[in-house]
Amino acid sequence: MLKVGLIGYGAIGKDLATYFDREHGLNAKITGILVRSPEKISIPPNERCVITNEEDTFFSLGLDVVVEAAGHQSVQQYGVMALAKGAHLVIVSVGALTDDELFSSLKEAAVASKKQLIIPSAAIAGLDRINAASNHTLEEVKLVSRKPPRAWYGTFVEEKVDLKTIKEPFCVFDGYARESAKLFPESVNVSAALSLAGMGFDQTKVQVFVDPTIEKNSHEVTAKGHFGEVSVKVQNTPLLDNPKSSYIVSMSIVKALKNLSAPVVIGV
Ligand SMILES: NC(=O)C1=CN([C@@H]2O[C@H](COP(=O)(O)OP(=O)(O)OC[C@H]3O[C@@H](n4cnc5c(N)ncnc54)[C@H](OP(=O)(O)O)[C@@H]3O)[C@@H](O)[C@H]2O)C=CC1
Ligand SMILES: O=C([O-])CC(=O)C(=O)O
Repeated sequence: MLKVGLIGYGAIGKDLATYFDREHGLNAKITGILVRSPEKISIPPNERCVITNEEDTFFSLGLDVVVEAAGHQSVQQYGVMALAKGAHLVIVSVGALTDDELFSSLKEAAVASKKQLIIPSAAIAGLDRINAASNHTLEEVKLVSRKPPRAWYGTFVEEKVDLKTIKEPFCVFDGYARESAKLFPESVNVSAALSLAGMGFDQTKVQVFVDPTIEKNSHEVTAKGHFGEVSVKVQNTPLLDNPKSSYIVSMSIVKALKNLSAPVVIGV
């Protein structure tokens, strides 16, 4: 059975924990959780789970896999350590990898420990195809992300538009992924994942909209190249606990965890 350590136990972490039962066929248990404020966790995922804010305690648990769902800073703080301690590292705060130095350190740590840095599709679709297509020439990869106004509270977008009265879709960003992933650390990690799959942070085009006409978080990917063309749009149901994030993220992490030990792996 895989010993899984979670960094972060917010909207995604708690949703992910609901998949660790027999019914979902995940041969794994949550052995430890690392957060800044353990006292905020009133209901642990299981009675033996260690909940701590001390990295030494967390990384002494003999973890097979560390799953990060805590934000860019936590990838900086703990990413290399997780790999160096001999665990696979699954991250969703992918925008942290726009820091080239950090990304290099993570790759070096993965090579040294013979473990993997795993980036699930999470809230986006089409990464399998675009990543396969990157084995030959890609001409263009583009993302258009849209979220309803309630997803933008607590971000710099509040200074750009009145989220209470907005009536029409409003473009808050038009540029390339390196900047979008940094500008929206909690909301547009998908642009970083798409970049890594395809043309990189500096050539992946991104537009971001506040859209009062939608209820779901939408991400539309288009790409063309030697392989042909692809166009895929997802409409993610937002998590009740955090409308910036979506239910599909934890389902995608579950898939990544199952792939680690599955005899058959589909759609990578
Ligand atoms: N790739 C993708 O498609 C997606 C990626 N994401 C990423 O996932 C992250 C988490 O999302 P979500 O669960 O909704 O966020 P929440 O804000 O609901 O939860 C964040 C959790 O992380 C903990 N945390 C924050 N900072 C640290 C830290 N430095 N060290 C340890 N724990 C920390 C918090 O607890 P405490 O305050 O006690 O530390 C909390 O438990 C987002 O910030 C975003 O980067 C989200 C959606 C999609
Ligand atoms: O959940 C989503 O729709 C996407 C998201 O927050 C992110 O990319 O960080």
